[in-house]
Amino acid sequence: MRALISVSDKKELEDFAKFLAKKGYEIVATGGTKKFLEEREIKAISVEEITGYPEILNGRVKTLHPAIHGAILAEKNEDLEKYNLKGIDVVVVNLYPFEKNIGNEKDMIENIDIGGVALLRAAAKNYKRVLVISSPSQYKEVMDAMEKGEINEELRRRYALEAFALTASYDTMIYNAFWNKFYDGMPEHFLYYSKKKMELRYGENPHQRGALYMDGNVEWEQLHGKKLSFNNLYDMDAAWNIVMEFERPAVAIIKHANPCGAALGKDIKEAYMKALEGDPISAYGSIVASNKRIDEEAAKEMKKLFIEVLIAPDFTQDALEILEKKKNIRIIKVKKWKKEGWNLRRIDGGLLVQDWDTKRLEEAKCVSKRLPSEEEMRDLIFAWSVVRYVKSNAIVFAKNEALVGVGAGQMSRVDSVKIAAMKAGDRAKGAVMASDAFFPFRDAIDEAAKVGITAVIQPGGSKRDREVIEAIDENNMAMLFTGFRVFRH
Ligand SMILES: NC(=O)c1ncn([C@@H]2O[C@H](COP(=O)(O)O)[C@@H](O)[C@H]2O)c1NC=O
Repeated sequence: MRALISVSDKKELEDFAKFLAKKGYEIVATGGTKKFLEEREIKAISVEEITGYPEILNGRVKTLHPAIHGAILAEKNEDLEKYNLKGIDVVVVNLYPFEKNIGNEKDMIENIDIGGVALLRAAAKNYKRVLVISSPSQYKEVMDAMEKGEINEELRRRYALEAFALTASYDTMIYNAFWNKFYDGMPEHFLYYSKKKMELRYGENPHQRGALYMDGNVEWEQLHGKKLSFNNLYDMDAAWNIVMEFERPAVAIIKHANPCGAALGKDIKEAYMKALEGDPISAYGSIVASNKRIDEEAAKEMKKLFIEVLIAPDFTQDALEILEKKKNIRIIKVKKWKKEGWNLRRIDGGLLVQDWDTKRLEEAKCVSKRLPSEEEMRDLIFAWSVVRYVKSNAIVFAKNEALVGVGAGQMSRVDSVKIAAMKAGDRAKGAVMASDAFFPFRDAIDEAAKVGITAVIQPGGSKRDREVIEAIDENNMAMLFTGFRVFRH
């Protein structure tokens, strides 16, 4: 029995190679791997001893030889005999660390693995006979299976698929790195790699299958509670994105991907109480996010509400003890959250690909006769930071850095204003209003004035801006134009 080992990442190799040797495998290794093994007193023969040809071009060609690939790809003993080859039964390969060398063109080129990819693909193709091991994380399972004599076709096939997934992700990384280095526009080919994090009980509805795939930019850990659902995960994303808008303690409460509450406070307890007041009825069964560690005081309040998911960067031990008494709450601790790559939306037959919307308000133009007061200004900025997370047509009313009314996902903007007004009730008096896009008519302003809104923030840019500004001035309101819209469909 022969095992070919050619690895860049030599993590955990010593024990594994010793195990293979003990099991009677004759080890064949490429230069660096052979040296590593011999330093640890593990016998290995060089590739050159089989091919009769040295490694050349600084390692660009090591294993690319018919005597190696024939020994992997031959299906039957007769074929091996015909070409006087000794079959290779196990192939252990991991690739040049391209990901650690992105930046300098020369390093990038040198770190494109050719021979390793060919070995992986050859061994994976011939999985009926050959076992391909493409990651140190597989060593343990293989050793256990070998001990039990269970290296069967199912395991070889599963490992072959892992090898194909690795080569596919490797080429995806290479393409994207070179594209980003040399070109500015949208990539000609859209290549994306992600790995299944978990199967979900079902998708958006119980008759749809579902799973979560992740690409490495975000990491979190579930500390408590039932399995997350498809809709939980979607809402969790919206909730976390809102609180990440703020430096100061912030809490967002989400239902069906829209905030029904969001607020800033001197601490998380205060932010939570203010957010909850936004729409206490809708908050039942919500997804709650906090941008700061959740402490005992906040946890005591949160415990009173039925929360589906609570997501935060951390929790004190006391807070966890309080919250974990509730069986149904899912508690998520965020470890890493990077917005990289592209924002994707699936449509039939393709993908809509766009930048993440990272544009933030740097300056706004006052277009009304009256300037906003200091409090109005503070609330306008708060409202603008939140309205981008409400489905279009989006209107939010805010007071004292808290949402008091939201109109989401309506086909007409004035209807969104009416819904926000209905939700806010008396609290609309003295509140401000944010709109995710311009007002096509003055009707929305007239509606807002009627319920006591005193200031407005919106992109501007409508053909009828003049009429809209007239409505503002007639009602002694203040209005800021941001100059850009923040649609969310
Ligand atoms: N060119 C080749 O024939 C070739 N064969 C195997 N490799 C790679 O060489 C690495 C191991 O090299 P070494 O044993 O010399 O440290 C592995 O990551 C393997 O994927 C090769 N190098 C890259 O293309």
